[in-house]
Amino acid sequence: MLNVNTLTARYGEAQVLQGVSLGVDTGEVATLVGRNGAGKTTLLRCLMGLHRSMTGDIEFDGTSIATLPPHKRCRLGLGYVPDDRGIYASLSVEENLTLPPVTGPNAWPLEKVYETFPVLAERRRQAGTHLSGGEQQMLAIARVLRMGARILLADEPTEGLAPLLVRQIGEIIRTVKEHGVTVLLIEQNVHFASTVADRHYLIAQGRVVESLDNAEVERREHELLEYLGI
Ligand SMILES: Nc1ncnc2c1ncn2[C@@H]1O[C@H](COP(=O)(O)OP(=O)(O)OP(=O)(O)O)[C@@H](O)[C@H]1O
Repeated sequence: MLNVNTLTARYGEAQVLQGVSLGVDTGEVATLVGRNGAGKTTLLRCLMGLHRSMTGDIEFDGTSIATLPPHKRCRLGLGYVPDDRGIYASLSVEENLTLPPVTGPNAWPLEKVYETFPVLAERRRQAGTHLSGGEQQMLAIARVLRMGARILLADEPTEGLAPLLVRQIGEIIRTVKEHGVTVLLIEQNVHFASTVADRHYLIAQGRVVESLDNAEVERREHELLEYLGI
């Protein structure tokens, strides 16, 4: 579904992605694992068209999207949840869900969003910022599904969350996958990653240094934690 070929990216003189190549198949959950500063956020921003200083190719469903602006990538079915979640503080849950435009035929009707995430239905009139961190993440993910995302690009959805809420995020990701949505997420918690994803790309200094399956992540958990400095 998504293929990235020798992608490089820079901020001014500093080249932070050094030729990243990776693939994510339809219906799969993949993670980007790596130390702070390895280039994971920049990679997701390049995929979404939000960081334009890049070279290399990005194919989505076999078509190159590398030169398309973000709104056209949205229309094709890419959905991005940034690390700050992007919840509008003064708007209700429902307004947060319905404000962005529906961009494609895969858009979830509001009823499907509420059926899949009943907490959002219960809280539909509350301000988005009155939700817990886990619920805000749920709202941010639900919003891109409502817009029509077929692949969810999520920047560390568990960051800063207590263990109970991390488990909730795991349930949300499994639910998203059950609905046939493909997921690429940044995740530092390798144990958690191995419980929600099918494969993992280890990123270091702007490169994919290894591609790992769950069995390998479990077997090498201590080594990976040490490597990540966690
Ligand atoms: N706006 C920017 N201007 C200049 N350099 C930047 C900018 N944003 C990120 N960088 C640098 O690019 C490199 C990659 O950053 P990036 O945020 O993509 O890494 P990351 O793996 O997502 O790490 P983190 O988890 O800390 O966000 C880092 O060295 C960072 O300092």
